[in-house]
Parts: sequence; C-alpha cells; structure tokens
Amino acid sequence: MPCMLHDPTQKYIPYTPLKLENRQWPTKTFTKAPVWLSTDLRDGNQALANPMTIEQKTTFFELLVECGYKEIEIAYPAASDTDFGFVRGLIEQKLVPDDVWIQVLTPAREDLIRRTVDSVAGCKQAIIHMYNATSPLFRGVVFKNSKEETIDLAVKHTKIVRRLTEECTQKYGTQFRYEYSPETFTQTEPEFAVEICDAVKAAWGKAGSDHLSKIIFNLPATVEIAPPNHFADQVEYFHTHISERQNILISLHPHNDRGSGIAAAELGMLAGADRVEGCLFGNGERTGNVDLVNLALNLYTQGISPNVDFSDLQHVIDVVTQCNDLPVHPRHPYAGELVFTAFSGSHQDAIKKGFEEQGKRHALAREQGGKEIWEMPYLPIDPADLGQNYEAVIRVNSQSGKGGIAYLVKQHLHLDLPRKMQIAFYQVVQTISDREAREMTVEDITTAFRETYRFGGGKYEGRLALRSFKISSAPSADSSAEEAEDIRQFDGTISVDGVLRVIRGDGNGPISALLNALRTHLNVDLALREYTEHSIDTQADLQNSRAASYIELVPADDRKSTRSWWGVGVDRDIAGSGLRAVLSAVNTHIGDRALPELKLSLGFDARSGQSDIASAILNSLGLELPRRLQTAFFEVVQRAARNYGNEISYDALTVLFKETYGYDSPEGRVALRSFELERIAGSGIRLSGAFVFDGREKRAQGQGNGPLSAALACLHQAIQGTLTIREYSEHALGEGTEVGAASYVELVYDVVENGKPRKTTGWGVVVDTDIAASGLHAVMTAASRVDVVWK
Ligand SMILES: CC(=O)SCCNC(=O)CCNC(=O)[C@H](O)C(C)(C)COP(=O)(O)OP(=O)(O)OC[C@H]1O[C@@H](n2cnc3c(N)ncnc32)[C@H](O)[C@@H]1OP(=O)(O)O
Ligand SMILES: CC(C)C(=O)C(=O)O
Repeated sequence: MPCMLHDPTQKYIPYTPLKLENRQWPTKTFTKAPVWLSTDLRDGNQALANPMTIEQKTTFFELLVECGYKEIEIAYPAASDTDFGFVRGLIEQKLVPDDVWIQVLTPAREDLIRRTVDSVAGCKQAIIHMYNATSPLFRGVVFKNSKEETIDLAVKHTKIVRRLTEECTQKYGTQFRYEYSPETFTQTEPEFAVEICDAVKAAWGKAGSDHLSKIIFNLPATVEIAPPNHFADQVEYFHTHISERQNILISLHPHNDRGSGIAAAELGMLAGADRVEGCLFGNGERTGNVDLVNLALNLYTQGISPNVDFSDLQHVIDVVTQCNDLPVHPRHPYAGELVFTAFSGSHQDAIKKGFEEQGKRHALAREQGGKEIWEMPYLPIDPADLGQNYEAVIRVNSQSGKGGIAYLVKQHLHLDLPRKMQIAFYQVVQTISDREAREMTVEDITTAFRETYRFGGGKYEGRLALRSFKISSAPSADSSAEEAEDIRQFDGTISVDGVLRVIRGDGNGPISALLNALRTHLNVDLALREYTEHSIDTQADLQNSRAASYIELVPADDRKSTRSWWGVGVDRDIAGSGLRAVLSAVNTHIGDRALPELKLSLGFDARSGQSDIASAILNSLGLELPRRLQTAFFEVVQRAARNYGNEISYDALTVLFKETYGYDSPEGRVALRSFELERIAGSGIRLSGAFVFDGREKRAQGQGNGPLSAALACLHQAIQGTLTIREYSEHALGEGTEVGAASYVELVYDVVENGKPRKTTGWGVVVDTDIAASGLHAVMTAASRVDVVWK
C-alpha cells in the first residue's frame, strides 16, 4: 500500500533557487497598495465543482464593484457559452461602471482569441489577458515545444491580439490593454521568462509609460513550489532585467499550494510588483489563489489604505459564500467567525485591559485633537472597522478567566465590577461552565449574574427588595462630643418575601443605617468591607445618569472572614444604588434561610416610632401610608395606647386604623353611589353622580381640573364653607389581574359656624379596583370625617 516514504529524496527533488546577488526587497517596506485584479469570476470560478450561474456571477461582479475593485477578470469567454454570455450580458445591460476595466482570459489560439475579443466588443474598456505555459515541464510535456517555439507561440498570438483588438476599437470604440502571462513562471528559467516577455512586448509594439498604455506582465506562481523569499527573488530578477521597465506593470498571480500565497504576494510586492491578482477569501485552483481580502487588510493594519472597502465584511462573506458555495473557515484571517474571539483567560484579561486603556487614550486624543490609534492586545484590527461588533470578541468557556467575564458584564450590563467581585463572579461562572461542559453565551453569563446578585428586578428580584426609602440626619446621641457628627437615619419600605415592611435604622451613613435596620428587624448581622461606585455611561444622555454601587459584606463579628457576599445596585440616586447593593449582597447571604416574622404586638416605649406603626399597617392591610398620614396615625395610636395600658396589639392597631379613617367601613355622611366623568374640551373634567348627603340621595354635577376638584365642586353645592385637598397620593395594591389602587386624601374644611371660624382636617383612605373611583371615594370618606355643615 502506498504511504509516505522514509526517504523522500527517492521521489521528490528540491527546487533550484535563483542565486540573486544584492537583493533589495528584504529591506523594503510597504508604502502604498498595489493595483488589484479580482479573478474570482475566472480563476475562482473555473475551480468550482459547480461553476457559478450567470445570476451568481452578476451578483459577485456587483459585489466586487461595491468593494472598489477597478480591474476584474470576469471570464474565460472562449470556454463556454455561459462565460461568453455572461460577458455580453454585463456589457449589454451596462453593468460595468465607467471606471472599471473588465479582463478576459484567452489561450494563445487564434480561434479562441477571436471569440474572446468578440465577447468584449462594444464595452468601454477591456484587458485581454493571454497566457501560455513557459516552464521546461510544460514545454516538454504539454506543448512539446522548444524555447524558440514557445516564444513564437506567444509572439504570434500577441500580434493576433493586437490586430483583433485594433479592429474592434475601430468598429466599436472599445479601448484595450494587454496582459501576458508566462504561465508556470515560478518553474520557468528566470532569464527565459524575461526573454519571452521582452519578445511579447516587442510584438505588442505599443507599450508606453503612461499607466493605461503599459503592458501588464503577470508572473503566476501557477503552482507554488518554493518559499516566498525565493519567489521574491524571482520577481526582483524579472523587475531588474526586463527591458523598458517603465512601460511595464508587473503583476503577481500567487497560488497557495505551500500555504504561503499571502507571504509570496507581499514579498513579491516588495520585490517590485505593481499589481496583484487573486480572489476574495482565497478561492481558486487547488489550495486557492491568493486571498485579496487578507492582503488588503494586512496593508490597512499598517495604516496604508488598500483602496478597497470591507466595512461590511459579513455582507461580503455572505455574497461570496452564496455565489461559490464554499464556506469561509472560522479561523480565516479577518473573516472567520472566530478570529476576533478570545476564549482563553489571559487573552480576555489583556483585551479587557486594552479596551479600558484605549478608551482613556482615545478620550485624551480627542481632547488634544490627536490620532485615536488602535493598539490592542491580541486584536491586530478594530473589528468595528469591518462592521463587526465587539460582541464576539470575548467568549467564555472553561478556559476563560475573570477578565473576559467581567468584560462581558461591562459590555452588556454596563457594570464595571471591582476586581474582587470579578473573582467572586468568575467562580460562579466557572462552576456552571464546568458543570455543563459547554461555552457560556452572553445570555448565560448575564442571567447567571442577575440570578446570583438578584440584579435587574422582575423575576430576578431577591427575597429582599427596596421599595422606597428616606435618609435623614439627626444629631448623634453623643452630642456632647466636641466634633459630634449627625447620624443618618434610614427609614424605608422593603419587600421581604413579597410582604412589604417598613424598617428603620441608624448609622454613620445610609449603608450602615440600612445594615442597622436589617439587624434590628431581620436579625441579619453584616458589616461593610468594600464599597465602590461609578456612574453608568451617560455621555449620550446626562438626564438619565445612573449610579452603580458594589458592596462586599462580611459577618459583623468577623470582619476578616474569608466568607463574604457581594452585591450590586443601580439607581438614579447614589444612595439608592448603595442601598440596593446592600440588599443584593444580603439576598446572597440569606439564601433561603427563614427570616423572623414581624412582631405582632407593639409595645410602646421610647424606641417605638412611626415606622413601626406604618410597618404594621403595611403588613396587615398592604397600605403604604404617606408620611403625613403616618404622623397623624402615630398620634392617634399614642393616644389610644394610653387607654390600652401602653401596649397595643397588632389586631387592635388595625381596627384602630380602620375606625379612624373609615377604611372598609359602611358609607359615611358623605358618599358617592355612582358617577360618570366627562372630559370637557378646555375646561377640565365634569363629574355627574348620585351622592348621599347626610343619608339623603341627591344627584349633583360639578366641574374641576380633575376628578377630585370636580367632586369638591359637587360637595360645595350641599355644604357650607370650603373643602380643600391638602394631600393626595395613591399607589397600586396587589399584583397582576388583582391589582387595585389605594388612595389617600387629606381634606381641610373651613367653615364659619355660629359666627366662629372652624378649621377641621380629615383623612380618607380607600381601595378600589378603579383608580378614579378610589380617589373619589377617599374624598367622600375624608369629607365624612370633617363634620360638614349642610346648607
Ligand atoms: C493556469 C490556468 O488557470 S490557465 C486557465 C485554465 N482554464 C481553463 O482551462 C478553463 C477554460 N478552458 C476550456 O474550456 C478549454 O480548455 C478550452 C475551450 C480553452 C480549450 O478546449 P480544447 O480545445 O478542448 O482543449 P483542452 O481543453 O484539451 O486544452 C488542451 C489543449 O490546449 C493547449 N493549450 C493549453 N494551454 C494553452 C495555451 N495557453 N495556449 C495555447 N494552447 C494551449 C494544449 O497544449 C492542448 O493542445 P492539444 O490539444 O493540441 O494537445
Ligand atoms: C492564466 C494564469 C495566469 C493562471 O491562472 C495561473 O497561472 O494560475
């Protein structure tokens, strides 16, 4: 069975390198892009198992034009009616822009040259490209020609090209240029390649030094047989030995048999070439033609404009792969779907740091009017320049580190995690990634983050969640101390396992005050170890600036503990973000441990306060009393407590509330049985209703700016004096389809009674499924409690 030989010299002979003295190309550098020729529609197409249809070739041609190619080899027209028809189609449908040269390939055979020239007749400008192989192998095996006969073949047919193109110009006005390829150039003796090209130039007889009259000598590495430095030597030899160099464009046509097509093209350019022929993404015979996208973008990353545009590289990939039905390898330079992706931890870490540093450098450069230079670890080009976003840059699997994960959190949640929190979250992701043995998508990571830190509300909300809060300052208990500072009081409503509770605590700042409140009310005894914050990028919208806070909590009795809990909070308000971060960390800390119930009896002593009362009402009735009502009811409770021997039970407190504010009670002296609201253009709202005034039903109608003032207008028809609304607030109650509205109204009643002015205030608290109804009924309840004087 055939296999690899132990001694390959028995089968293969090494190429013979050219001994070029004093070569110049190794010290040259790139200064400009070469002239490009895309041969996708010829060399690329001829290499496909299923050559492109006319529609596919047309689409591909339009793409090449869109990318900016000005010279496009569109066919081997003599090969088939399809290729011929394609060329005619482009010309007749006027699809060739004026600044684009179409090129067509022909062998050195008169009948085929004739057909080739016929194919382009009538187009504005065309390059006729003729070839014949010149190497000893081809001379001996394929053509069975001597060197002289090989030159004769090229010369004779060059003259035919000249004659036929001149006739065509005369007849149709088509402008022609001529390209000749000594096919198999790299296997041809260098001096013979020069000799045959000199002879072809003489036969063409009209090569001039201006760009359009130059003759193009295309030097194909038909089969790549040597390392690129030796190819460069061959090109430099040709460049320095061909006569009338100024009248010649040296073109390269590298294939990629040894995998060094790009290097060969680049070194060949340094060695004197002016032009490069290739295909997008390297399609072409065998291992392909040189990849024009790769070459162009290599120049671009050196700050040299390639004169072609790949700003939407994915579009280019899509069109090319649809047309030639060949995939682009995921690791293909610049274009592969993985080439801007880092899975490994150290790469991710470097890229993350690179983006951060570059952000600062660019900001400074913008300020100083300098250049925003791209210098990024592991990323030779800015993916954004190719229409790629940074999404794919960092992807996470078990090889990834904290840096990459933190990068994704920053990109997608705008959270710049402190280093220690990065480490903490990295462990969470690692555990999941190891367990599931798969790549973690961005969504997996952001979801893990939200679930771990109970971040983002909705279904991610933790057992503890902040609803509202007030931070106030009060003199320190140690007010005698010379430098005594005020303490901060946290007074807020939090949801605890879905039940709202009012909690209160004191501390040096909002965070320690909340920690104190959590200790007092929920037996959660934690202390702060680390706190950082940043604003969330607000350049676009200063109005919507938000703050993000990160907090590390440790057991209060072991501040050096190795166990700690991280939390994150975002809020418009910096204090709010810190408080949310505390609850986020506490949620992680408590897990599903049971929390103490709210005390069901309240003992009044010096420490009892409004918030305890408010908390009890919140728990029993779900009502979030407005601040003034809390104060008012607190006074009521204090008075009542005296009657209860300074101790009032939870149930008694609820009953007291209901009685005081007529909550849930039968209708009072003023009631509204039914109503209609009507919006009146320009003059507010009209309320028409069936009222009960002191036990008698009466219809009334009134107008106001809103439903409540319209209701007062109705009441004023029945009472003496004036009712005004001092406070109104409302909140939603319940969830989902059960949601209702709770309204709180405080009325002030001014009346002159028996010649004396009287001012009375009263609250109404009503819950209804309809928000307008809850407000109106709250007005009626409050009016029932201010002892109105009827007219
Ligand atoms: C390196 C490259 O990519 S070169 C371009 C290659 N592309 C193609 O070949 C695709 C299009 N080609 C074709 O459709 C056909 O080959 C045609 C129509 C051009 C010619 O078809 P045929 O006449 O049937 O010839 P065939 O395909 O067998 O080609 C071989 C013949 O052409 C000759 N030949 C090969 N190259 C050339 C050339 N550049 N100039 C002149 N004759 C040539 C061979 O010596 C051989 O001649 P022979 O029949 O006298 O021995
Ligand atoms: C016709 C020539 C230029 C060719 O395609 C090659 O040598 O690969």
